[in-house]
Amino acid sequence: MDQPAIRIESLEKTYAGGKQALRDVSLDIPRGQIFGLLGPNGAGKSTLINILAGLVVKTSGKAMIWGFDIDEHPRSAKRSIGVVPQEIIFDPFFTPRETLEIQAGLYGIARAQRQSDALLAAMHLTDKAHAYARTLSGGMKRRLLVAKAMVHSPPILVLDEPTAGVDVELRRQLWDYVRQLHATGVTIVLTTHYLEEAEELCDRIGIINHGRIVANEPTRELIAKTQEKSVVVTFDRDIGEVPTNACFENIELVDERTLQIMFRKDRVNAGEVLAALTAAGLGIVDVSTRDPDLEDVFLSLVSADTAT
Ligand SMILES: Nc1ncnc2c1ncn2[C@@H]1O[C@H](COP(=O)(O)OP(=O)(O)OP(=O)(O)O)[C@@H](O)[C@H]1O
Repeated sequence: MDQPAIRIESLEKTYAGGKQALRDVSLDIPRGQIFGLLGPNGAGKSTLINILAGLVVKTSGKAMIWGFDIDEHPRSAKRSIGVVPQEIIFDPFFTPRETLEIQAGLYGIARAQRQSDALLAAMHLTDKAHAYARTLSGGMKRRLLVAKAMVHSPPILVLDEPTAGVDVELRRQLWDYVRQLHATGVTIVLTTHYLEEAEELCDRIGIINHGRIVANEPTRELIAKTQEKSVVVTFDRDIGEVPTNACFENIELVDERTLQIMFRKDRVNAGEVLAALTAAGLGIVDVSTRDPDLEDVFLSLVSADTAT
């Protein structure tokens, strides 16, 4: 079987001040996927990514990038990954084209093989090719960072919170580009706070909390794991007393004629919930159900982990 794009084994990181940012993290990211790494603020996402990028030194454990151990083959590991950092950093006195040429030079890419113009075009920056980087808008700077991460055509592109604070239009453009890259076979790893984005974009999701991996599964399976489902029911008359039943996990009045009932789909089905309402003497006129989404899964995993 193919090696995973990234393999992490028992990775630990304790910062100089004593903060333990990663605890026994083991994780495989399969090739050819869009993998989302989610977690609350301070969970350890950037630490993990910065170790892979060679920017933070791990305390112990192993990491392999495209089959190359970051300790034994650091250069090959580094060549296999492009990282778009969270912070926008580059020399404001270079133009976007110069920035890409310099980066390509650092990777020892011969002039004839450089693809600065194609990358600028892909990121819609052609007309800014010769402008000073300091004159670019925030969104353009971010696109330039993506282009910079791709100069050496790595098989893996890692984006750390690329759409934080970015407007909707630019976010859409960035994801279009990420999808295009993915379609050409590039493995994508991204961290995001936007659960909807992860749900829409990622094949697989890892959740990290307090430096520990608490989930790592295909997105659909992860979402299917949440057992709580809700049904909103409208009745033909005002509800006097809110009914009770053992199969309701929770019941709330939405308005005088509408109730929202939470139930566990591993214990009962919506039909049984409705039957319990009818038995309470209420006439049903409308019903809608809502399936759990990633936010529900995320909150339940993170709060369960915090409780232990
Ligand atoms: N250089 C550092 N020195 C000491 N502690 C650090 C350092 N960098 C990060 N930390 C701490 O390590 C923990 C993990 O931080 P990290 O930045 O990896 O989290 P994160 O999940 O990326 O959070 P965010 O989403 O807010 O960026 C935090 O408690 C943070 O304060």
